[in-house]
Amino acid sequence: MKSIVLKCGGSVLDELSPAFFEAIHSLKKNGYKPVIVHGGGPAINTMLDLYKIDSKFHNGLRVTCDKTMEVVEMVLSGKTNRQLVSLLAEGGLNAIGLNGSDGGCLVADFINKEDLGFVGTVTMVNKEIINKLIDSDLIPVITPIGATEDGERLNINADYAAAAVAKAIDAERCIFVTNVEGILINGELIEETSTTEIQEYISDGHIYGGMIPKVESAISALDKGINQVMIVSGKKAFYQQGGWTGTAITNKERVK
Ligand SMILES: Nc1ncnc2c1ncn2[C@@H]1O[C@H](COP(=O)(O)OP(=O)(O)O)[C@@H](O)[C@H]1O
Ligand SMILES: CC(=O)N[C@@H](CCC(=O)OP(=O)(O)O)C(=O)O
Repeated sequence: MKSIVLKCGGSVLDELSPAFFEAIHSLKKNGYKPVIVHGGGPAINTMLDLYKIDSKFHNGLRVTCDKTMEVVEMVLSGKTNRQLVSLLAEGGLNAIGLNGSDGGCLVADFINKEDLGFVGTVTMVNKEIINKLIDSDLIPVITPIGATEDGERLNINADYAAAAVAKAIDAERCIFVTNVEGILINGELIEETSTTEIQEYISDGHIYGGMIPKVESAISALDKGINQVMIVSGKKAFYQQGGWTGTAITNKERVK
């Protein structure tokens, strides 16, 4: 079975173009079974502002106290997941919301409780649930909240969650859909780059902020044998007539 994981970033949820939904239809026509993992960082920030709770980040991860966790769950499960499932339905795609903390979908463990609070890393994925849904021609839309073995719920960065899901279901591709066309260096789209080059771009500051968890997740997906990892825009036609637009990340050294 050819499965494909699409991580849909919070940065682009409000701006998804018709081409995004067309791309998913084309992927299905070409035999791919899509699985979506969504983010929602900007919507969480807005709600935290309303509740007058500070947004704090540490190495790109949200420092999550108990109050912040309540807001994270409310926004991710109650708003962004619902929004994306509805948009997919309007686009003629049969999607089903799946909370990562339900049914052992995303089993997680604390990364560093002292520094980050309720933030987790995925230790196990219930691939049976995901595979059953895609076998029934449904598109699972997974919220990046995990649960520990003791049932404590943890906030997971959506890029890392997507890479973990892709590895667990042995996806052929893992595509990070965001609000830029791909990796831009001095304003220009890089169509292909290698893991080594990416380390250089991070060191010299060309890749920063929210792009860092994305490229780190991309590298970890490649290391675990995912064939193709890309960063693409949800505002443009990233997949048309079998061709892709965006940045492909490979393990191969590029001949410059
Ligand atoms: N080299 C780069 N090329 C493109 N975008 C970059 C780069 N470095 C940092 N970014 C930033 O990363 C953002 C995407 O990450 P993020 O805002 O976390 O999106 P998402 O919510 O989709 O995960 C871009 O909008 C841009 O501001
Ligand atoms: C631990 C951590 O940082 N979790 C993220 C989860 C949402 C997310 O990753 O959303 P984007 O993909 O839109 O950035 C957060 O709280 O913002």
